[in-house]
Amino acid sequence: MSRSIMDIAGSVRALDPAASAAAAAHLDSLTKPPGSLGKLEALAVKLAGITGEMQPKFPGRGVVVMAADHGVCEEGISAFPTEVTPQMVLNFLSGGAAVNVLARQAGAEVMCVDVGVNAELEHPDLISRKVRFGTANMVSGPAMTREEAEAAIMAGVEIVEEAVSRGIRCFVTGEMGIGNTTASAALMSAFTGVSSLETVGRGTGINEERMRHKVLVVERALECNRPDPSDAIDTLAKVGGLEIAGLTGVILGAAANRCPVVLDGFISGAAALAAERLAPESVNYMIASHVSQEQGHVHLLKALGLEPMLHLDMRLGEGTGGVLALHLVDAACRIMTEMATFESAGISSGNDQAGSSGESQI
Ligand SMILES: Cc1cc2ncn([C@H]3O[C@H](COP(=O)(O)O)[C@@H](O)[C@H]3O)c2cc1C
Ligand SMILES: O=C(O)c1cccnc1
Repeated sequence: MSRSIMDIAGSVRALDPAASAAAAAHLDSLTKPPGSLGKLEALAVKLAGITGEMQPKFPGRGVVVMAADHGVCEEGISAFPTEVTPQMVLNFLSGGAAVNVLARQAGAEVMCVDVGVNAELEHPDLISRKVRFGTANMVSGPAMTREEAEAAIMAGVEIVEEAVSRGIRCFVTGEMGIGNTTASAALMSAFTGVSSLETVGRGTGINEERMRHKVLVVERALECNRPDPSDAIDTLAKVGGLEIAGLTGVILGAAANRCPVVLDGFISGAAALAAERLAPESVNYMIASHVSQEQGHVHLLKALGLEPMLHLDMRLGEGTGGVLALHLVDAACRIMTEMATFESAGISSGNDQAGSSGESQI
């Protein structure tokens, strides 16, 4: 591990217990039965612990869409061809992708990053941090070198640091990379020991036969590379992807800067597993937006100990579920600042205190 990634990981602190306790006490003083806002209350408490402020606000928010290609696509594991990755990057840049629409609605800036697309891309709004032109095919060797994985992680950290300097204090993870549900399944199997039968899903919509093939491809990649799960960078380099490593950096960078990071779907979850290995405390800064239809996602979130907020049967990626959950972040913040207390509204409080803000987990 390079010194700088170790520094970033080491700088992730525990949540602020005083701010969390103050938020929980405030929630219990508001005009509602204690705990009755469920996960919104857990979210408000978490946001307070993350920021150290009982009533945080996030006027600046950004979704970092990391894009890269995957050599393993040679094995025929996606329903779509690899040229869709650069084509979609241009779609993000012209504002026409699903994530652009949902980000506009949520007031979030889309930061589109080329960390490893297998094409020359130029656009004034593209953040160019290309480490290499796509990964190598992981069934016959490592997807990338350790140095390349480190460079991708650092790109994510630095993009967050630059955004924080512009006032963005809430991040969403997004990605684009044809073939990346295969790399994510391999990472999840490597980190958790869960069989590829359970971590492989339909991705862009492959049929049963191709699913069976995809399971074998993941098994071959793990067999050939034997990643060391106690070494997250080794694992990312051998069976991961450049955009996934980039998102690991985004998560670490957000946590190190005491900013919440809203996780999108399965691919973001694979990046989160790597971040958790590098900095166990970083998981406290993560908010699981939704549970994707990709079959491994629900187990992945369990492995992280996170409860998703939304169940919308989505399976797109890009950060779409993440930006949708920003509306819930805003809701939690407004509850904390705008609701009346029993005292201020002159409402009688109950005497049976069975509930509390600690009832729900997120
Ligand atoms: C047009 C289009 C837009 C997308 N936006 C996100 N993905 C999603 O699908 C890809 C992963 O699925 P697989 O591993 O099966 O290739 C990723 O790019 C992911 O972000 C898309 C996929 C397509 C086709
Ligand atoms: O969960 C996701 O993020 C996902 C699932 C399928 C395809 N692309 C993304």
